[in-house]
Amino acid sequence: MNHRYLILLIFVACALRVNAQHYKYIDSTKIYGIARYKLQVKANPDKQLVEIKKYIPEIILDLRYATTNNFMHRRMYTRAKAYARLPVVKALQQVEAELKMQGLGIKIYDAYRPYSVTVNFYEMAPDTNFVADPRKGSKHNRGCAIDLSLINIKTGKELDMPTGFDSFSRKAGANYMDLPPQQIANRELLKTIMAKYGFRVISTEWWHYDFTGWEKYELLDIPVQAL
Ligand SMILES: C[C@@H](N)C(=O)N[C@H](C)C(=O)O
Ligand SMILES: [Zn+2]
Repeated sequence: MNHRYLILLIFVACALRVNAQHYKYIDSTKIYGIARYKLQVKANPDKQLVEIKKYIPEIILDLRYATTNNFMHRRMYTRAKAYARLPVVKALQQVEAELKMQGLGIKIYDAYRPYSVTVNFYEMAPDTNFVADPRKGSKHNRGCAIDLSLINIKTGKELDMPTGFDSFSRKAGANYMDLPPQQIANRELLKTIMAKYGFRVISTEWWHYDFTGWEKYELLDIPVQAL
């Protein structure tokens, strides 16, 4: 190999290393940035992160991490837009259509969340019952988890649920029973309809649902404003 070619090769390799983001808790190759995400979407359009409101215009957004009204007490996103992978949003569309027949709707607290935000959460509140372990990443980072609640379409008000969003308490448990019957009924209604369309609640948070098949979607670290 000629010398000039070798030097050029070393230079390109160094430049790539400098540009590559390093992560503290996980092998950095497991986290996809915008360039690798775009290549994936070209090969498989189902990997697209789509804006939920565009597919479900009636949906109510209460994106707490785009405000200071959250457990971090600071804005974690600079844009108040909710995204998720295309099949996740199509399933949510079906949930919404069925709820509508009962006079109910969906309010979203969070959806796709960049991996770096999960790291920030964990460093502030390292309790993996309530915040994903950054060594594994969150289903939110895969665009496959939704934090949500039910609303009454007529009043626009949230149904009475066991706790508020991100109440990191035992009462927030998806099977906690020491509650008024109406709160249990509302939580169970959400669970039943979400399960019907492929979403599973996690045991510690009644508002957090993972989409079946999340394993097929990589962990992403793309800021919401770059989508
Ligand atoms: C932080 C909370 N809203 C949440 O989403 N927790 C789960 C466990 C997660 O971080 O994936
Ligand atoms: Zn969640």
